[in-house]
Amino acid sequence: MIEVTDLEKKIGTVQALDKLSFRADDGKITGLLGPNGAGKTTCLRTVFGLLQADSGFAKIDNIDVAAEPMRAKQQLGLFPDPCGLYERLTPREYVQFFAELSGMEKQDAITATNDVLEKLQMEDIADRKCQGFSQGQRMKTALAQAIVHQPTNIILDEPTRGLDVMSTRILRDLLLMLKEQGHCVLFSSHVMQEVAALCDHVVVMVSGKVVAEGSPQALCQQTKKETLEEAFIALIGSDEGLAA
Ligand SMILES: Nc1ncnc2c1ncn2[C@@H]1O[C@H](COP(=O)(O)OP(=O)(O)OP(=O)(O)O)[C@@H](O)[C@H]1O
Repeated sequence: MIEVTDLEKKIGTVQALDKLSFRADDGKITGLLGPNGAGKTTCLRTVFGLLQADSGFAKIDNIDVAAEPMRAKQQLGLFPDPCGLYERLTPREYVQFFAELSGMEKQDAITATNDVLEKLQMEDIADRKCQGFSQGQRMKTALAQAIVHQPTNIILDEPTRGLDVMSTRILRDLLLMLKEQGHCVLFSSHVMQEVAALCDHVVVMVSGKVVAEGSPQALCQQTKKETLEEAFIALIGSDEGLAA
């Protein structure tokens, strides 16, 4: 479970997070929606401990990220940019390297790597070099890296940006699989269809604050709109930030 409470973060003169509070539960996919500059990336970076909040707190499975960063991070996987894989390594080598970096003993890292490659059905590409991988294969490798240390919680910042239809579908299926396995999945997106199709809970933020939250259906009901896109526009007062 990921919980942020009254998070405040000022960057330069911008109040990027302004008493931001919400919760993302286990076994659910939670979507962070908001126009450009709403504070989504700042929020996710703070949850991952890459940024320090001015006040308020972020908790991962009830562990305060600021007070116990190492312990909190063990419960958290961050989906990296799939373009940044080490081309000369195979997925098995790459994932095992990150497993050992996370503090696992070599034998445990080998076992965890085997498990995650099996879980993501990657046996066919596990021992090929990443160089030349398709976008979908890169994504699977990136996700394997993010979850090899078996975190309960996974965060992804606009994971489908720049992906083609097939890769988007692969990622969608992977996120649904993680949800079925009881993980807490929190991701930011501008793609309404994706959020409507995937998310159990949607947090709409503007100027660093939550303006509404609930299931896609509840947000449609609240705004008396047919689609999440229309509901989003009604909630933020413009169509800024929607993916074309
Ligand atoms: N390093 C920085 N320097 C200056 N301003 C920053 C920096 N990082 C974030 N900000 C500002 O903080 C606010 C929140 O930015 P953030 O990137 O979190 O928004 P976002 O919701 O992820 O936006 P987008 O959807 O455009 O990616 C914006 O006004 C942004 O300009």
